[in-house]
Order: sequence, then C-alpha cells, then structure tokens
Amino acid sequence: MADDPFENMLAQMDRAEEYADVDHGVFERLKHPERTLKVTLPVELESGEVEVFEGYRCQFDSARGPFKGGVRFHPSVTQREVEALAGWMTWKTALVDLPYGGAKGGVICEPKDLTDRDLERLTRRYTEGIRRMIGPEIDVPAPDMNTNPQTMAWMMDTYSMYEGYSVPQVVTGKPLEIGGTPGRVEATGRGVSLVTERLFEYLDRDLSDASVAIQGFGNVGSNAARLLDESGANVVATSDVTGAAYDPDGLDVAALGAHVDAGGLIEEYVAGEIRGGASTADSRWDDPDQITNAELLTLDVDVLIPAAVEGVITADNVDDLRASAVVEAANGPTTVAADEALTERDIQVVPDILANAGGVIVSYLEWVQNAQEFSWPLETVNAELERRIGSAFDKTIEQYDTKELPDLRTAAYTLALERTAKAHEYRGLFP
Ligand SMILES: NC(=O)c1ccc[n+]([C@@H]2O[C@H](COP(=O)([O-])OP(=O)(O)OC[C@H]3O[C@@H](n4cnc5c(N)ncnc54)[C@H](O)[C@@H]3O)[C@@H](O)[C@H]2O)c1
Repeated sequence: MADDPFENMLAQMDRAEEYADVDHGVFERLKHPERTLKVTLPVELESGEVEVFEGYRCQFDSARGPFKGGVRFHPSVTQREVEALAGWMTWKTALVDLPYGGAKGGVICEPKDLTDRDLERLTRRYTEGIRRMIGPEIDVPAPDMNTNPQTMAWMMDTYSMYEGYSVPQVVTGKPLEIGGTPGRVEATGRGVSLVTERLFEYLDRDLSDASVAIQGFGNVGSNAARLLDESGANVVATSDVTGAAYDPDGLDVAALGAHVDAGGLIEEYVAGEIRGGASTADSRWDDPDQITNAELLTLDVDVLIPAAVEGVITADNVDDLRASAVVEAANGPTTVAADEALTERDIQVVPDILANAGGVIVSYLEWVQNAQEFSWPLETVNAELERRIGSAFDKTIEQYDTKELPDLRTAAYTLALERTAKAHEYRGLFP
C-alpha cells in the first residue's frame, strides 16, 4: 500500500485530518486531482528509429492560484507517481504561502539513453502535447529530476512558437538569458540547507561539525552538500545511482561537485577516476569508501538527507536508521509506516513539503520578475527565499508546539490543508 506514492500521500493527509480544522466534505474533495492528461509522444530519434513515449500532466488543485509544478524525465514515472507529486506540490505551495495550486508532469524515459537532440525533440513533443493546459496564468511547469534550464528553454520556445510571441512566464527555471532568475538552480539545495540550520537552532544543537549523509548528488543534493559544507557541517556520505562515497572524516564536496559537473559518476570518483580537474592528491580527504545506497541510509550520522527518489525510508529499513534527524530534500522519501516509526523513536523529520520548498519559492520569484518585466539581483532573491522558507519553518514549529502535534509533518500538513480548504470554502462549488 504505502509503496504507492499516491496512497502514501493520502495516508499523510489522513494522519493530519484529525488535527486539522477542515470540513470533512472539503477534505474528501482535496483527495482527488482536478485532472490528469496522458499524452502519447512519438519521437524520431537521432538514430532514425521512431520511439513512442508516454507522458502525463496532473493538475491537482487550483483553489489558491495557477497550477505550479515540475516535469520529471525518469523510467519509473507512472500516472500515480505524477498525481502524488502534484498533490505534494499543492500542500507545499500552500504551506509556504505562494499564490499557486499544485501540478506535476512526467515522461517515462531513460534520459541516459537519449542524445541531446532526442531530448530536445521529446521535450518539444511533450510540450505540444500538454500546451493546451499550460500557460502563465494557468499552469507553470519547472524542472525536476533529469530536467534542467535547457529543458525549460525548449518548453518555453515551443509554447511561444504556437502563441506567436515570446512567453517567458510559461515556465520557471529558465536560463538567465531568456528570463530566468539568479539563484533558481541552487534554490532547492539552499532551502534544504536553510531548514537544516533552523532545525538545529530549534533543537539547540550546533550544526558545525554535525555529520550529514546525503542520498543523491544531483541538483538538490549537490547544492545542499556545498552549502552545508560551507556552514561548517561535515558531509560524510553522498551517492548517485551507481552507489555512495563514504568517509567518516568528511568528503571533499568541492572536488565531488567538479567531478559530477564534468559528467563523472560516484563509483568512478571512489575508484580514483576523478574528472573536473580535481585529483585525489589535491583532495583534503582522498580515500572515500564505496558503500551502497542502502548502507548510506543507515549510517550513524546527525542528519540524513534523502535527495534522490521517493519511498527509500520504509518499514523494512526504518529500524536500522541511526540518524538523529531527517531532512527530506526528495519528494516523498518516507513511507507512512516508516514515518510512524520515526515519530515513535523521536527522530525529527523535516517534511518534504517544507524542506524542499526553496525551488518553488524561487520559481515564484522568477514568475513575478517575468510579470514585472524586471530582474532582481541574486542578493534580493536569496534574501526573499530565506525570509519565506524561514517564516514557513517558524509557523510549522509554532503549530507543532502549540497544538502538541505528533510530528513536524502533521504540523505542516494541518497548515497546508487548512489554507487550501479555506480557499475552497470561500470560492464555493461551481456550478
Ligand atoms: N530540482 C528541484 O528544484 C527540486 C525541487 C523540489 C524537490 N525536488 C526533488 O528532489 C529530488 C532530487 O531532484 P534533483 O532535481 O536533484 O534530481 P537530479 O536528477 O538532478 O538528481 C537526482 C540524483 O539522485 C540519484 N538517483 C536517482 N535514482 C536513484 C536511486 N534509485 N537511488 C539512489 N540515487 C538515485 C541520481 O543519480 C542523482 O544523483 C527529487 O525527489 C525531486 O522531486 C527537486
């Protein structure tokens, strides 16, 4: 049951319902996505072959504003996963109080097997498939797993070609040259780092020298690692699909970042095949051990940050977890059964809808700048990100403490559900 991300999201909602001030009828309505479009995407690959892909766009709830949510390219994308992710976007935008609803898109594909030309064609075909349901005031996509500013540029261009003029505001996470904002690429990782700092302040613990394990060293994981390293924490392990690098004395995060930016894999780094100009001789700590992703999750660390895929902390491994706090950078990394076990063990979990909200906050700031046809400096963007995610963190803690809720996820969900339900109550049912 809980391995299905959509069931997991519904179970999270159910856990919060008993504490949330929400009419039961409205609550039932919140459990159903408004709509999901499935699109068939035939693409002529560079090899000359035609491959037929499948994609989705789910628009979960728009009571608080236009739909907002990323697009994921991954072999394990399913309709249920996209719908769960769209639901989580709805609760996330409500929790951090952005004037948006929630949506998500996904295409079933293995990007590693596609050339840049193939990816461009697939992205354009997908954009054509969903273009009637997106738009600056309707639904605004953004990057997620295996999509990036280049993907957004292709989406923006395809949409604009049909409109007959440039519409930068139709997507966020664009390159700077076509209306992107400074600070967007690292925004989710920055938010993860900021909430980890806040958590330590709240727990009255010192983050400097705290040990951190991060599963996933992509956009979110690598930026969180870099910023936590800069704030004095000790990143002892990180991973990608090929496995994890572990050094109890701490990893050379900068060298790892350069290696991965140059297209390197973690297993190559551990084997000493280091790209990006760094060499083991230059590294502060030169011999990390290769461990598995499963072993990374059970390391004895102060903070565990899952930053890859959903459903990695489960009933099967939760008893082996030794971290004293979990900061959910990935969406939906903890199943409900595991969540209950973590609450019982008093392990603080900063839920995904708070921990990884930095990305959508800065996407919103990009959208606002596009609407104003104006651009802000990086300092303004980062200050606004810190203010907004800090305020959401404080409100979640206040809710948790004053209502004596079982955990931070329940606190975050009650706030998000109450805000979304209020919007539904004010707007009423039409027709
Ligand atoms: N990019 C954003 O702005 C953003 C915003 C909010 C949430 N998120 C969430 O953060 C997570 C990571 O997103 P990202 O943008 O960094 O993606 P990414 O594609 O840049 O990186 C993903 C990383 O996870 C690794 N990975 C993939 N499958 C794995 C597996 N089965 N086991 C272990 N590692 C695996 C990859 O090798 C890579 O290192 C996702 O859950 C995503 O939904 C991303």
